[in-house]
Amino acid sequence: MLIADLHIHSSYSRATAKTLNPENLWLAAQRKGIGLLGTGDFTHPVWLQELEQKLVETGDGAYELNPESARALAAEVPGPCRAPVRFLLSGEISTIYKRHGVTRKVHSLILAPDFAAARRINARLDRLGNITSDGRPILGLDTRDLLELCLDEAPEVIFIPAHIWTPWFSLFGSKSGFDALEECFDDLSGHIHALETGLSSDPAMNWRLSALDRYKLVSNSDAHSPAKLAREANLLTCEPTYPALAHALSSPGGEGLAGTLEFFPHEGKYHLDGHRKCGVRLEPSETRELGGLCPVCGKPLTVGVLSRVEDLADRPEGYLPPNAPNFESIVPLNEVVGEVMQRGPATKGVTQAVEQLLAEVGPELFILRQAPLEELERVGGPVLSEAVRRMRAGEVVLEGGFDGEFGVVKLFTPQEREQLKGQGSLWREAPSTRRQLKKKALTKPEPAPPLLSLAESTGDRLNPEQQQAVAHRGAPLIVRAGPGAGKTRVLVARAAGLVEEGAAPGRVLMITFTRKAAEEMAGRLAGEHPAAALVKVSTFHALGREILAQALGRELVILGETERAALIKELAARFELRPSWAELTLTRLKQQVHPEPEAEIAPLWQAYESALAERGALDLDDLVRRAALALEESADLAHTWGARFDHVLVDEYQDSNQAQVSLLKFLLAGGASLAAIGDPDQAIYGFRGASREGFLRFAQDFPGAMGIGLTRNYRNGEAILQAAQGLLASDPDPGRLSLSAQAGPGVKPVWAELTSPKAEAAWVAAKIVELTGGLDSRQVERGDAGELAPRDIAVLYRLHAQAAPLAQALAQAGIPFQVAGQEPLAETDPLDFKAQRVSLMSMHAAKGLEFAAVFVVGVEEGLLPYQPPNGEPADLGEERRLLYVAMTRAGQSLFLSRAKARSLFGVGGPRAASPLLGDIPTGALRTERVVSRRRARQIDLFA
Ligand SMILES: Nc1ncnc2c1ncn2[C@@H]1O[C@H](COP(=O)(O)OP(=O)(O)OP(=O)(O)O)[C@@H](O)[C@H]1O
Repeated sequence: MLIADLHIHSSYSRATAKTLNPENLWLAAQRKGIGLLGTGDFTHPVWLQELEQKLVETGDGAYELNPESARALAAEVPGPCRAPVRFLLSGEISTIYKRHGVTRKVHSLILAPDFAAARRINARLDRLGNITSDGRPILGLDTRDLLELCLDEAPEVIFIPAHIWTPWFSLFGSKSGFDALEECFDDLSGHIHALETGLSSDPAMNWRLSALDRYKLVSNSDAHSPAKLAREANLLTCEPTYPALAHALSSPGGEGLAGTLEFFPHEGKYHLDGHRKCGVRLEPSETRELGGLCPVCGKPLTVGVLSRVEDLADRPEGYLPPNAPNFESIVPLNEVVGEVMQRGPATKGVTQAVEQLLAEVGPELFILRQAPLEELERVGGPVLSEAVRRMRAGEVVLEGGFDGEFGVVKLFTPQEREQLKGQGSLWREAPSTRRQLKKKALTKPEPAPPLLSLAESTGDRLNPEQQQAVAHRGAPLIVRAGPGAGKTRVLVARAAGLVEEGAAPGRVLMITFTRKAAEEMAGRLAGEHPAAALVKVSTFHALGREILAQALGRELVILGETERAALIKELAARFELRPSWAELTLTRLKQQVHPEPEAEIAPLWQAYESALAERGALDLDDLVRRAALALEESADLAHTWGARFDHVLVDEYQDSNQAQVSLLKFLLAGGASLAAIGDPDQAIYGFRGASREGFLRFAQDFPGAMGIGLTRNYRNGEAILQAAQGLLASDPDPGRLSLSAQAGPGVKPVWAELTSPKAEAAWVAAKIVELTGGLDSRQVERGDAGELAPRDIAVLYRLHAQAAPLAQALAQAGIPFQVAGQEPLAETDPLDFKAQRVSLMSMHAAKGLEFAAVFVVGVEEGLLPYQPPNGEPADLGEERRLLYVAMTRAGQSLFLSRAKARSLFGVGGPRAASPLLGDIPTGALRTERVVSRRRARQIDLFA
């Protein structure tokens, strides 16, 4: 019989022993009696490299320690334990993502057929996330997509949902799991053959679900130190090779996998239900009676494995399937000996006694399972042999674990311990002091008031003003809408409504501000009405390009951004002008159809335009204005485009500039209807020639216009909206709408001051971990209550230069994230667009987006408003609006922060808070006092 432990970790995983290297694993495996051991952590590139150096292939997907090392270490293995050890490449991946509106955290155990396959899988994973900061990486990928990736790279991959019942990080867990395997793996469910039952459940519990009948149940240690290896394991009758294991785990007949070695499930940390902080431990029936709420604090209980199994089970307790594989419940040897000796399992006396047993009897699992009792009595005395007998017979006293607290398994009752005292050779006095668990009175607490769910309040309805904007026909329409007022919803409904009324979808034009917004809008339209999918969605740029290409009768050559910058730099040097100023001024000029360069820039303008003409090229800023020029110059062209559409809809109208408005007028010349929507308080593209005055001039540009205001905000909690509105108060506008928050009072935005950008980044990372409710079991056991997925969170900054320390801190914390607007280092992965990560982006890029939680960092003098190193300070009004945009991206939680000192563009030193902060009413923010880590440690020491 071959004992296999397939799920372990290396020293490259968090919170694991430093001693987890191949040599020590080889030694520990023999002491335990393991013949086939997963390496753990193959996704970690450095660990994989170490494995490649130290292991040699045995030719069948299995590896062994290189013979020289094995020879050198052989003497360290107790004689009767010496036996061959094979390794298979294994790893565990944590995926955290939103599915069906719920944040899922699922761990998967993956076995790769060989090093080449492991490297291929790693190369893909490396493009999608961070695999270097943790041996068990956390990825913002759907578990189904992770499986697809593995199958792509290694069709023979063994993919096993890990410890399927743990509440937080598993397929069926009570906190974030699914009710059926198919909900998680969809079309790929057929590739799952085995499930890992985890410490808190044993096969008997799993047999109660007929849905699991077709899966092989495996058990592994998930060890974080060599001593914990094989605390659970598999009994194999097959050869120690990869293909043999793959067959054993997938063959319907059951050959190859004879059974498993198990913890008494009560000993697992999540067997029963309860609240560790409140000292409450409950059986499933008690939890049900309490409605799932803690009788002490009234908050939801941590529902453990037994409850969850009962919820999903369709068979009674004790059900035995035909041909049920065997399983044996064991207690680790040091715990058995510890109880016999009445000492802690890690004490010196116990360790020595265990050593003696290994040296005289054999490996641990042999001692526990098979060694003749007389032999154990000879070496360890009668109490030891009686202890082992009882364990084998299942005659144990159990106290179930709950809410992260290990349970207790005892082999003797307290009275017996008294009687036995002094009888055995390994018997010592020193009664253990197990913590007594209180079971609090079962009084029913007041139920918590139901939370307002956004989904409930939403529906598919439009409010009366929205309806009006959708239904209006005739005169040009301008809709002024506050943040979160449903602009997208209105535009989509309007376009769909027009199509339903009979408008030809191809003759309806929707203009969005960015390409990304266009893609999103197109998707929403398709969802609204099948024919609405044919509505033309475009940006002004793309439209300009199309018109120009038609005018010129050829495809356009567009100067790339880098080439453009280089050209301007060269010319700026020639005319002794500052390149950044020249770039901006050229851009600004090109937002008009007929620019009039001032004397200072005129020579450079001329030179730049000739250089473009020489290359037969245009720059991006040319697209709209040149299109408008072409339409001015050709009556035919103007006629064609004037008759091209019947209805035009424009989003983000506050950011359109003069050239775009001219273009728009040409498109309407044939009598098309116009509906524009926007928010002048969110005008943030002044540097591109847009102005909120442009918005307010709509009625002059399009005579006879009709205006509608949308004042109900569905995104921000009232506290967030108030703080944001307060910010605008110092920039009065008689036309400003007063907004009302529909999402309820919400919580106040947080304000925090940190010593440095690094400290600020660390604070952000720690908060993100809290918001997600913890990314590993230590964090969830600390009690972080958040339920957000990474994709619900954004970190916004004024300058891309601020991204580096944030990226570093998030990477270190193992948080999946992406930096928007950054060139990807590696080529992008096909799954890239599906990956779900925390977004790091500029405040400008966040326009139009929404997130449950938003961090606005660097709210400092010099950054907001931005003061370029040697240039003009940015416009105060516009910077205020930018902060307003950033703050109103947040639905539930908003965090504003700054560093007290920061070095930017080589200039360091202390910095004050942003003057804009003074515009936010006092009391609208909740200041968080952040204790530095060193100081926190000091406090800890004295606590
Ligand atoms: N009538 C409505 N009832 C309920 N929810 C709504 C309604 N209209 C819009 N919403 C929701 O409000 C949120 C904000 O909508 P949307 O993103 O379209 O706002 P917006 O006006 O474009 O905001 P911003 O200008 O800040 O980008 C979305 O989650 C949307 O689904």
